[in-house]
Amino acid sequence: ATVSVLSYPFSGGQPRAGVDKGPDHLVEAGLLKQLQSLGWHVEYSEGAVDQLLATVKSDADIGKMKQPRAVSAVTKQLAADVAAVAQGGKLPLTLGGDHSLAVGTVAGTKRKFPDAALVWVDAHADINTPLTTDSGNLHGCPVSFLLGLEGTDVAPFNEWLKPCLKPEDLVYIGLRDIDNGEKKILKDLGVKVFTMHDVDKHGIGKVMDLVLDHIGRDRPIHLSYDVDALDPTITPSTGTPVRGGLNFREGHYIAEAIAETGNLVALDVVEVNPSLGEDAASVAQTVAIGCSLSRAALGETLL
Ligand SMILES: N/C(=N\O)NCCC[NH3+]
Ligand SMILES: [Mn+2]
Ligand SMILES: [Mn+2]
Ligand SMILES: [Mn+2]
Repeated sequence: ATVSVLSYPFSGGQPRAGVDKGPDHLVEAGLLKQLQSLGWHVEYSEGAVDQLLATVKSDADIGKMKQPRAVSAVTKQLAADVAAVAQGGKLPLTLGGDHSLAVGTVAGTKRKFPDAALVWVDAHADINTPLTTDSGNLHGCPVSFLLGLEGTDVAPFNEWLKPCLKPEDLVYIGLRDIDNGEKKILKDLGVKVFTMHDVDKHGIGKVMDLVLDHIGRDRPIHLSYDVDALDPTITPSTGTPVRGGLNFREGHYIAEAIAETGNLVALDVVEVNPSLGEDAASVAQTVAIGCSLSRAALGETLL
């Protein structure tokens, strides 16, 4: 089986420099060889992010949205890349870069697997709309665009992006920093959410049983993994750290449980920012976990 690693060094969904360096650090840490050691045939490509950004002459805010044209251009291309990989019977592993990339990865997956479930592992819901966002940072909005919520039918996104996700397709794990507007959206849509409270209450084993009960055990799964889902003591080098996150094993158990289904069709590993973190050890630790989470999702087992 082939995994096609798509490096997307993109930071336009948020303001902190460095997250675009995430992919190179993951690759330099040996990710490709590690996946080969698991038995995967590994393809690697680099998204032409610089060239795509060069086509964006100016990028004034649209409403509150920041860098909308950059995010749209990059995610449009990423959607095509992911769809092409999936159509080829391969598994796309998209390395970020910030989480706005998921507009592209999930749209791409849905072109091949319209019934795919989306498992969103994150401290954040990333379901703000252009109307509810405070910051205008689009890495806080990808899920609303995929759902086609009010305010997301805007240029330039509406020139290429079609709503492709249904609320019942979506399940969250690890949430602990949800904006008020997002809480209302989640409630109104009845989205299935396992917050850190639920992880504490049930334990991660039971949570994953409940996740798979919800989405079903015989449908394609797109796993979108924001490394800030883990506690900042575990993955410090990330742009929006939030205390009280998943521990090392909980984070990996999620990936292992999804790998075990045999239904994984796409994986995103995002928000590794090597420019953040108090020292080199913090960066190396965060990058190493980006690699180990990838391996776990792609079938690495402890025994
Ligand atoms: N890491 C982030 N999303 O996953 N930051 C943006 C969301 C803040 N409400
Ligand atoms: Mn995120
Ligand atoms: Mn996050
Ligand atoms: Mn917040």
